[in-house]
Amino acid sequence: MVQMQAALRRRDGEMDETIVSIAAFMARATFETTRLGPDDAGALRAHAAPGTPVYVSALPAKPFADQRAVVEAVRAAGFEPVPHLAVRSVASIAALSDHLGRMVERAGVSRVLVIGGDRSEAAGPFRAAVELIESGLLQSLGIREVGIAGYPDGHPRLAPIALERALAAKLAAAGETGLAAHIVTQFTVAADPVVGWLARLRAEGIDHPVRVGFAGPASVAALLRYAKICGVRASAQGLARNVGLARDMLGRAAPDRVVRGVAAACRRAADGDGGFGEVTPHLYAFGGLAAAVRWAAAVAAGRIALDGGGGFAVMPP
Ligand SMILES: NC(=O)C1=CN([C@@H]2O[C@H](COP(=O)(O)OP(=O)(O)OC[C@H]3O[C@@H](n4cnc5c(N)ncnc54)[C@H](O)[C@@H]3O)[C@@H](O)[C@H]2O)C=CC1
Ligand SMILES: Nc1nc(=O)c2c([nH]1)NC[C@@H]1CN(c3ccc(C(=O)N[C@@H](CCC(=O)O)C(=O)O)cc3)CN21
Repeated sequence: MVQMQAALRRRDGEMDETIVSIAAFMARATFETTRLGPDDAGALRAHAAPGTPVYVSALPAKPFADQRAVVEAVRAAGFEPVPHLAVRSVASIAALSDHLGRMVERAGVSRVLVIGGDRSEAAGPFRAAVELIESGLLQSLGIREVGIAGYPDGHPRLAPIALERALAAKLAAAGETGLAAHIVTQFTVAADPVVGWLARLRAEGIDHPVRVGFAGPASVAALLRYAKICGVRASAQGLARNVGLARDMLGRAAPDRVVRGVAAACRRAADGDGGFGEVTPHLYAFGGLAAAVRWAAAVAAGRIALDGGGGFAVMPP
């Protein structure tokens, strides 16, 4: 970090504080993917620090074994796999113990993201994430930390008060059963709601680390499709505005505006009263993990040009 700041200072004559703070923010990025192809593993090895957490999502239609294969590949590439456990998809305690036990044993998994998941009904014993956290099963299998979901933009089927209660209940259950906990947010396309949500969270005394979800570079069409799948409010127009589509003739959209907005707010908060504590970026790799990793690495190296629309463009190497 210090070295990078010095390099930026030399390059520009004077240090651009905004670029340095965006770069410092992105340097701590974590990632999420559904798969790990050779290009993805290569990009991670070339650009990400060894041990960087790579979350592996759990889609309702996919067998557990598919997720295990990706989890093992992430570990084999030298990174920390953090599997999603969608509790509504769990058919039985035995099935979950088998699945998770193998990931602990073969891939050294010690952290998981526990979520309800997208099934409208539970397939087995768990209806909500808190039920698995308080069951003690995770701890007995060797898990020491859980991630739980946060929703800065709200949720299509859950009222804000229900989300707030669920978050508090999960953090309390983790604390009471000896699990460390962090929050991973659903991806968003605008900074203001995230910043407001962070401020409220901290004001309530919730000081757990927060990984703020951003949709990694992808085509606008793909982003709209994923926003729909994930229940994220995003119109084509809103996306174009927020990701600066006007600048990108290839129709690719990067989360530069929302990243810049959140990084700036974290910095303002740190300069003011107390700050937001640990807040780091989490990139959902909808356009492929390799592209997300390369984009994050360029940003973390300060290889960006700020634009007048509140975002930035990554410069060619
Ligand atoms: N943020 C993320 O990264 C991911 C989010 N999801 C979303 O997670 C939602 C719920 O998961 P959590 O936030 O962990 O909630 P949770 O498991 O902590 O549950 C909170 C409350 O919502 C209810 N609930 C849980 N899943 C539901 C569903 N699919 N439909 C209707 N009610 C549900 C629970 O019964 C409980 O009352 C799912 O609806 C899905 O959209 C799924 C995968 C990843
Ligand atoms: N409601 C919700 N459900 C989720 O599963 C979810 C979120 N939100 N928010 C953040 C991430 C993003 N997630 C997703 C959702 C869908 C695909 C998906 O459908 N991907 C591929 C298929 C991948 C494969 O088969 O390997 C696709 O073709 O669309 C990926 C990640 C998982 N997470």
